[in-house]
Amino acid sequence: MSAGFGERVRTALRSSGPLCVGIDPHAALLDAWGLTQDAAGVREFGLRVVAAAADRVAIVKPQVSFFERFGSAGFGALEDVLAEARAAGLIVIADAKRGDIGSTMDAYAAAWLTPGSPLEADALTASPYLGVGALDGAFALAGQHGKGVFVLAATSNREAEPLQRSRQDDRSVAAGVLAEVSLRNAAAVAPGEWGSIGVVIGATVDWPAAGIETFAPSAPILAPGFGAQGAEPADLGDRFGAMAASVIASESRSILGAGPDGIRAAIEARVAQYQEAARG
Ligand SMILES: O=c1ccn([C@@H]2O[C@H](COP(=O)(O)O)[C@@H](O)[C@H]2O)c(=O)[nH]1
Repeated sequence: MSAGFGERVRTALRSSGPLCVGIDPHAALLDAWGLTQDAAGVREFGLRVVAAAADRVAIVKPQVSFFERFGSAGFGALEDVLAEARAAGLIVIADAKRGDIGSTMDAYAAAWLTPGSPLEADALTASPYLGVGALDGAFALAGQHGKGVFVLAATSNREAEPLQRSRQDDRSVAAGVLAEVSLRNAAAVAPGEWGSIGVVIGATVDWPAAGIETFAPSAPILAPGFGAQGAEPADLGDRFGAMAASVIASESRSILGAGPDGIRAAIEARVAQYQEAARG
């Protein structure tokens, strides 16, 4: 039987390091890259980022919203980018932040996590605001197909703090999400293996303030917040401590801002900085 998503990510992090290149075709970046503000523009942008990322990193994270703004043509462009990235051997995390009641969530999961689906990715980001249990169908589908789900727990944006740090049953909401995810992973994999339900913890997050200082997952942590939002490769050890080896360090604007001619060098430089940081 092939390895589950969690174990695939673990292998990828060991061999290629933590950097995940975000594919975020912001309007300003399309202009800077000399591309058009339409579906053809985001398609070309995405394909160029995939070409630059392939063989330099193991994981990419397309931000769905920037494709969605061009409607069905934008989704068509995203389909091409997802297919190209997966064909290049990259692990593709679709950052769509889906979340709904169980049956509706199942349909979102089917769209992103079913082999052969037009929008097939390797993993999907999901919001637990309707309850972690509402995501159970998505977890089950992901497990069935060797895919993953990343559940938002402590996100990188400041606006999330009042909600995610609020307390119930003597723990923060973020800690509750992490605990529910950990229970499900522990039930799904053998001891020592990484589960396929990852979590999102921003690299900007103060763990004690978020009430998550005792969290020790056996699953990948998707960590946006490196680069443009302020965290640096050298901060990885301090911010994630014993969990540093579980971190997928996501960066978008800090790399994409190098432009089409500079992106390869920017990725290589950043990969080297993460290697340097890991050596201490
Ligand atoms: O907590 C979160 C969850 C997701 N994101 C997304 O990651 C990228 C960050 O882009 P940068 O340019 O590297 O800041 C973007 O797609 C966000 O929607 C996040 O920032 N924080």
